[in-house]
Amino acid sequence: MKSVDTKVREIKLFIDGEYVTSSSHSLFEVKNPATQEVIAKVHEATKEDVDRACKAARRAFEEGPWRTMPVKERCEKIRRMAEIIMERREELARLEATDVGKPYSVAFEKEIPRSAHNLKFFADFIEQLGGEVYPMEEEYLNYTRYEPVGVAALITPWNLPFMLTTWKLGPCLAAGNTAVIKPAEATPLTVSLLGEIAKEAGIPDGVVNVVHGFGPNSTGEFLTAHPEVDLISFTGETTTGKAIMKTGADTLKRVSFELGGKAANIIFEDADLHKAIPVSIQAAFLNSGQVCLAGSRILVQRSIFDEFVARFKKAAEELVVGDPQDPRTNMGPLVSEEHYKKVTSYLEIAKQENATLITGGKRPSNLPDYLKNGFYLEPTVYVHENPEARICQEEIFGPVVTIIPFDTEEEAVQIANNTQYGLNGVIWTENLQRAHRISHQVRAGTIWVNCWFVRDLRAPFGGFKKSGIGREGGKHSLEFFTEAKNICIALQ
Ligand SMILES: NC(=O)c1ccc[n+]([C@@H]2O[C@H](COP(=O)([O-])OP(=O)(O)OC[C@H]3O[C@@H](n4cnc5c(N)ncnc54)[C@H](O)[C@@H]3O)[C@@H](O)[C@H]2O)c1
Ligand SMILES: O=C/C=C/C=C(\O)C(=O)O
Repeated sequence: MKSVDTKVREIKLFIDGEYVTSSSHSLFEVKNPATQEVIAKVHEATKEDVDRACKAARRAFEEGPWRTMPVKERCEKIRRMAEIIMERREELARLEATDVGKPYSVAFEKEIPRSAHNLKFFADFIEQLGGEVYPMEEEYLNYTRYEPVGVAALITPWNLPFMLTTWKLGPCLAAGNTAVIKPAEATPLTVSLLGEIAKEAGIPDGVVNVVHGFGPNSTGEFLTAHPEVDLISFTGETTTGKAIMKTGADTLKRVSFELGGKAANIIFEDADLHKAIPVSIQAAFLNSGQVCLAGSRILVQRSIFDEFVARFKKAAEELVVGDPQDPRTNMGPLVSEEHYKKVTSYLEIAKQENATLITGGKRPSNLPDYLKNGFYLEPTVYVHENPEARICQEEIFGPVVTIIPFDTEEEAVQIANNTQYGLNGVIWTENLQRAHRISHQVRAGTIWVNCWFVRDLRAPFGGFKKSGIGREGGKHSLEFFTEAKNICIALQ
């Protein structure tokens, strides 16, 4: 199936249970990154539209019945959303692949089922949660309730739009909050359907609202400044997190931030390269490297350096770069022209920094005619001795990785920690003690040993340093989305 999707969709805002047009009637275009064809015209939410959405969410929160409904009933509705997502799996996967440029197979096999699971997991989790009772003297009963906070702004990026939005929406709703969602302007297609999916699942009007638009001086900023918004869950760039924190400070909003990364993927000389190489290829090039958890700095012990580089190069060159809709495709284009320019600017920086290009660094030469305008870049691998180089420090967020040699464990840890980021790290070794030792020393929120991107939704997920504030996952998400209330009752 070719990426030629001639249908241009009109995407409206979803406010208080219905699709509405922008009050300014201003529409922006969304393109298929594989072809540059326009696939959608999207209503941009004005300040007035954002105000309507926030007030609808406030009404739905205060007046109920969402907040006060028995938890079982609320969770059944959220589970129904998950079922509808699975019923619409093919359509959602097709839209996500067309919008983001990711392989349809990845969207269909992984991201859409994970999105449904995000909702089901938090519904089940909250339903089974017990409370706390503090034994006091006999004449008192002291216990804790976890109550919803209010109206949440959920602001998400373009790399995994549906998966990351449902990852926030699940705990937000299960805890009894209401939401105003703002997906990334580059990829609003799948997330625009969440309001109607919620409605079909029986969730009351006003509980799930979706507004579209840009960040600064647009929908995103209006939302983060809005006095009715109590909490902001944001995933995106570190610099955007700073801007959101400033805007939200005036009204003292609670924030949870999942931000950028530049993970070290450390390959020790005793690593099993049969496993380490294919997984490191995934970690480098999944979703065209547009993954916050990407293993974009590969640290390799010098004794196996040449062998690793040769084998990694061969595996990178075997990846099929092509049409996202084609089942043989491993890697599609980058998401947009703007992002393509950012990523390819690093090819120039790499040249200036005297990095050694191992493979890639240009558009693939064998793309069919209908993809000639797509934002394609070959899987690109550099070697650099200097971990301070910009390509080793800055988040490129594309199919570009740098391999850096090291001699000792201490040096590996020092290079791994020499970054402003701390989202995750990856370690390859067959030595148990070393695996634990290095895991403890790398300053990052998640460490994967001899694997990558293996997720248990109960586990804390988030970043050290400039990679975030707070944690998502299981009870950690619920801590953010609830207010703990202590009740102390005199029994006589
Ligand atoms: N830590 C994680 O879990 C995680 C997951 C995925 C992506 N990311 C990060 O996201 C980035 C890529 O995504 P992106 O380019 O879409 O991020 P981005 O920060 O540019 O945009 C994310 C969202 O924020 C909105 N936004 C931008 N400026 C805003 C403002 N001033 N006020 C309010 N909203 C604003 C955007 O419109 C978009 O919806 C990378 O840095 C990546 O590492 C992190
Ligand atoms: O690009 C970033 C990927 C984030 C993944 C998650 O938030 C997750 O798996 O829960």
